[in-house]
Parts: sequence; C-alpha cells; structure tokens
Amino acid sequence: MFSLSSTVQPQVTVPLSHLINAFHSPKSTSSVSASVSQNQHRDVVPEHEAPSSEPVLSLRDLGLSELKIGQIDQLVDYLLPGFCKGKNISSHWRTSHVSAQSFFENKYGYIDVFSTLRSSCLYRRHSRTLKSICSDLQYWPVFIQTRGFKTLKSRTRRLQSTSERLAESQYIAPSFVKGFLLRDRGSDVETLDKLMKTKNIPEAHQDAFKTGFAEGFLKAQALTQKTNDSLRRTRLILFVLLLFGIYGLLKNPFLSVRFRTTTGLDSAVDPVQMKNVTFEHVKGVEEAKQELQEVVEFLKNPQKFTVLGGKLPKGILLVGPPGTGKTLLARAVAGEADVPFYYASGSEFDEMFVGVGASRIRNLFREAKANAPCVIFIDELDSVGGKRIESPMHPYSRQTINQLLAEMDGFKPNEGVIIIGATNFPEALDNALIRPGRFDMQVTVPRPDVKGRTEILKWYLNKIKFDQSVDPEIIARGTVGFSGAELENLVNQAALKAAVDGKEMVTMKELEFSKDKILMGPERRSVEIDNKNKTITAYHESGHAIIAYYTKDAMPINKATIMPRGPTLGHVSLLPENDRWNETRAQLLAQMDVSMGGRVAEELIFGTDHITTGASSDFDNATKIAKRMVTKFGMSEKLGVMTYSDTGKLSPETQSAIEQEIRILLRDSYERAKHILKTHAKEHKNLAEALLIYETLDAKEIQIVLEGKKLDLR
Ligand SMILES: Nc1ncnc2c1ncn2[C@@H]1O[C@H](COP(=O)(O)OP(=O)(O)OP(=O)(O)O)[C@@H](O)[C@H]1O
Ligand SMILES: [Zn+2]
Repeated sequence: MFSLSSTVQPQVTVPLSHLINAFHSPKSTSSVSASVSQNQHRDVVPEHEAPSSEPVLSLRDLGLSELKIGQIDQLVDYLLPGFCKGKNISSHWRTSHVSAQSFFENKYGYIDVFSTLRSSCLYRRHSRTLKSICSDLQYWPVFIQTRGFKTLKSRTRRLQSTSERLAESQYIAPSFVKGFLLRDRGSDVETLDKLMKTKNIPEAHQDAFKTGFAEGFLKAQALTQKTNDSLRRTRLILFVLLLFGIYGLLKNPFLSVRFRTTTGLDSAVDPVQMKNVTFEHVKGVEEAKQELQEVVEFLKNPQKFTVLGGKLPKGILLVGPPGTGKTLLARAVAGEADVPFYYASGSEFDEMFVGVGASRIRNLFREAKANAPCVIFIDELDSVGGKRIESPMHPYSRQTINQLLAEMDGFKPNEGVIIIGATNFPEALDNALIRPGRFDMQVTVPRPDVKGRTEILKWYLNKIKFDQSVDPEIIARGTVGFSGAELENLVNQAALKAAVDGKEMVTMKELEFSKDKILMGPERRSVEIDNKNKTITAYHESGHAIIAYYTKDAMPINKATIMPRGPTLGHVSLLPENDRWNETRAQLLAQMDVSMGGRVAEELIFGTDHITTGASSDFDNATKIAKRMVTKFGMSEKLGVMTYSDTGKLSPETQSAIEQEIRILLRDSYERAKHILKTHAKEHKNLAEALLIYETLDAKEIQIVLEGKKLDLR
C-alpha cells in the first residue's frame, strides 16, 4: 500500500467523491500530472513511463488535491476492494521481515502498488486514468521503507542524489565542497544510476536514494578521514617512541651492550678506542707492565718481528684477583700501541639462544682481523672458556669455546691481532685454551704490595684535594691486601666523607674513616645498645687486643672499636707491618689464639654461664686455620705432610684422625689465650674501660692504655 509520509502534505487536495467519479469516467488526465508535476521542482520523467502524447487528468480537476494521507488508502480500498486486505498490508508500512511475493517488495519492503494496479482489472478499464494518476502519484516524495537493513546499492543511490542536491543546493557551498561533492565519483555514480535503472526505482524515489547515498558517502568519508587521521597520529607517536627507545638503549651504559646487534643473532662489535689509557695509568704492577711492553712494541711495528721470523704469542692471559687492574692493563696495551681495542665479556657471549655465543665470537674475530693490528680483550675468560662439561644436559655448552679455539687457530701469530684474556680463576680454564699456540703467555697481576699501594694511593690522591699532612705510606701500611680498585674506592669514600663534613680537603681522619669502613663495615650509630651488652662487647674486643698485643707472632693491632659496624657489635683490626708472602706455623697459631681471646675474656670476666654467641665467627676463623694446617700445610705431626683436598672421600679413620688433630690445635690455642688473659687481667680491665669511654682506639692509644698511661680527652 502506498501512503505519503506523515510529514509531507500533498500539493493538491480533492474530495474523495471526485476521485471516485474520475475513476468511473474516462476523462483526459492531462492537467493532473501537469499540476502535480509543477510542484515537484524537477522535470524528471519517470523512466518507465515514456512521455505520453495523450491528455492527462489533473488531480486538481479531479478535485483530488485535498486528499489527506489516510484518504489515499481508503480510495484504493474503495477502488480496489480486497486488494489490500488479501495482502494483509496495513495502512502504514511495516518493515517486512518475511519474504514477500515479489523481489521488489522483498527488497524495498512494500509492494509495487503501481505494477499491481497496472495488473488489476480496473487498470484495463481505466488504464489511461490510473496510469496517469499512478505516474503523478509517483512524484510525491515517498520515503522508501526498507526491511531494517540497507543494501549497499540503495545507500549508494541515496548518497549520489544527496551529493548532487547538496552541490546544487540553495546555500552557497564553498567551491571546494562543490567540487568535492560533484567530483567524478566514477563507478559509484554509474553504479548508482545503473542500479536505479535496473531496479526500476521510480523517479521520485531516486532523490531519496541519492540523498541517502551522498549522506552515507560523506559520513563514511568523514569517518574514514577521522579514522585515518587518528591512525596516522598513532603511528607517528609510536614511531617517535620507538626512536626514543632505540636512542635510550644505545646511550644507556647498562643496556647498551658491547655487541651492537644487527640482524637476527648476528651482532657486530664496536671497537672501543682507548687512546687515553696508557701504562702511566696503571700503578703498582711494574712486573706485569714490563712483560706487556714487548706486546706493545709488536702492535706498534709488527714488521720488526716478522722480519726476524720471531713469533709473538697469539693469546696473553692476565691472571689475578678481582680489581687488580687486568682490564686496565689490556686497555693500556691498546692505548700505548694506539690500535683499536675490542672489549668483550665472556659472560655476554652466551645467551639463551643456542649458537649466539659462537656467532658473536665469529663476528668479533672477523671485525678484528679486518682492523688489524688491534687488541681483542675477553674479560672473565673462565665464563666462556671454562672446562668443557660433557653432559647430555648441556650438549651445546662447548659450542662457544670450540668456536673460540677454532678462531684462535684460524689466524697466523703475526697477523697483528693480539687476544688478551683476563681471569680470576686460571684453574677453571679448559686446558685446550692455555696450550701453546693459544693463550700461551700468562701474566700475573697480583695485589699490590705496600710500595704499589703507596703509588696507587698517590695516583688517586692527586685527583682530589688533600691535606699535606696526609701520608699515603701510612695508609698503605694499613691497607694490606687491598687491590687497586679498593684503594681507589678508599680515596673516593674519604673525599665523600670530607664533602659531607663540609671540609675543604681530605685529611688523614677521612682516609682512616673510610679505611675502617672498608675493613670493618659502615658504622651503625643508630643502633641503641644497652650498657650490659656494651660492657660484654668491650671486654670481648679487649680480649682479642690483649692476646694480639702480648703474642709475639701475632699481627700488630691497627684499631679496636665497640662501635657496631656491619654485622658486628665490635671489631679489632690487625694489619701486618708489611706484606706477608708466607705465614709461619707460629703466625698461624698466633692468629688462632687472637681469635680465642674474645670467648676466653667472657668466660674469665662473666663466668661460664654468661658466655655469649658473639664468638661464633671467631671460632669459624680459628677452625679454618687449624684445618688448613692439618690438611694443606702438613703441620700435623700425627698426619704428616699428606694433603687431604676432599675430606668427604676419605676413609672414616682418616677423617676422624684429621678431626682429632684439628681439635687438639684448637684446644691448645684456647689454653694459651686463657693463660695470657689471666696474666694481664689488669691491662685487660683498663683497655675495656677505655673502650667504654672512647668507643674506638687506634694502635697508639691502645699502647698508651696498656702501658698504664692516661689518654688525652678527645
Ligand atoms: N694497578 C692499578 N692502578 C691504577 N688503578 C687501578 C689498578 N688496579 C685497579 N685499578 C682501578 O680499579 C678499577 C678496576 O680495575 P680493573 O677492572 O682493571 O680490574 P680487573 O682486574 O679487571 O677486575 P676484574 O677481574 O673484576 O675484572 C680500574 O678502573 C682502576 O680505576
Ligand atoms: Zn670476637
């Protein structure tokens, strides 16, 4: 059933009776369409109606111009009784959700009244009149109701007409908008027109289609535009963030690895130019510097060696405790020879992916050979060249070291590439690595002696402001066993302490403070200790000091304190007057006695029921010394000089014999300590009381107290 949309009033109205008469009297219908068409603002002739030459009936003549919305339905009901009923089509359209009789009805949601009318018997009798009315009626703007979904084509049609209308609209659209709207939409419009033709859409509906198409198209365009803009913005932001991320990774010392990863697992190695490091920067290891001097000569002038036919070692192994300057020495070799320095840490080679280590070694050697003469430095060599473990659990663990061995064999000795490896554990290295032709030159880099320490301290003191009263020698004597890195740290800590105290320069006080901090741990001033515990600690630490003071072969006392530092409540630090390369039996026994001093003091002063747990670390220390004397140093009469490396695999008899010997050594030590403290009970008491007053006493002050003199008030 067709009806006008409630928002649209027909242009002409006519009483119903006129219309009925008109249907029953075959008069000309020319003026009907003419008047109706005048009101349509468009001269479109319905495609399916060829312009007829016959006169047409005007609705006005028929007096139908007053027709209201509902009246048309009644009219059709009247004229075509049963037409609508059988179709159970209500006076208003419903969105049909069931498939209709015809494709047209299925697609547009309403029956094609005009074709129905045309097929009705009435049409045959009044075909001309009805034809013109139908075609006139078609001019009325009728909204096409759809089935709740829009077919793309219908949307396209609507859009097309809207865009034209917008373009031709009364309001002054900017030319670019017009141009945009009228731009050649190519197939869109063609499709749209073709669709309307094929679908036989009435002329009057074409506007609606085109309007809808244009609206939808513009909306879709606007939406697409918006989406594209936001997509573009998102991509730009992500790209900028990625750039920042990459820049940060390359710049961040912790994240920027020595290996610049190029593609996949392959990675290139950047040479680290070390022009500013020379042997001048390495102090206290003269022997090592001497041995490496010839390597520098070779790198400076390889020909000199090849002419003579001499062969330089391919690999040099620097062996020494941590922080003694191995890396610094390798850098100094490259700096002295002014050649590229390739740094790689053994632990960086292997990662979770199998084969990365081997490929990195290949890259490293490839780059180095291309830039010969140069130095390749592999730090922590033991972590890549450790003993190869044959285990089904780690079938690939040997890939990296095998690659390293292959690369080292892969170039001639005088090719100008020197590989320097550094390790703290030479015994952990695979033997294949240290055989001749590989790392066959070994340079020991020991902890500096008192002279080396003095040099290192002077080197780092010159980098800060220090008081002339500072004597590096004294500090050096008080820092036996310190490595270069620890000495550097000591000077640095002293400078920080002076800065915190607002001083202009570093004095001996700050240097001593930072030495104690390194030796005994940081002071824990915040710890509140009650007097009873303080007294116990004072007598315990004095016990150690008295034994050290009155035992001939014991190390000299450096300092005694009852200030909690690190994990301990008190501490007595001893330092040899110079470096001990070897220790005698008497010295080892003296160390054990000093360790017993704390517990013995508690037992003598407070009684056996009041001894404390504070002596546990002392006993650990004493037991370790006794065990090494029995199992390593052959210092037991009963067991002789045999060494016992793995006591767990020994026979029970041997094990118990070892334990017996250790027990005897400890017992004798305890008795010796008890004897000394009983003998010097007075000095013991004086020293304990002085510690309760001054908290910390250095060697000089301890001596004054034990000699019975009064200490100056601080
Ligand atoms: N003999 C020395 N002379 C001057 N400075 C030293 C010396 N030894 C160590 N240092 C200082 O300590 C820092 C660390 O030293 P380096 O890294 O060379 O020690 P290392 O033996 O390689 O340690 P590790 O075995 O832990 O790698 C150096 O940068 C340097 O400042
Ligand atoms: Zn103790």
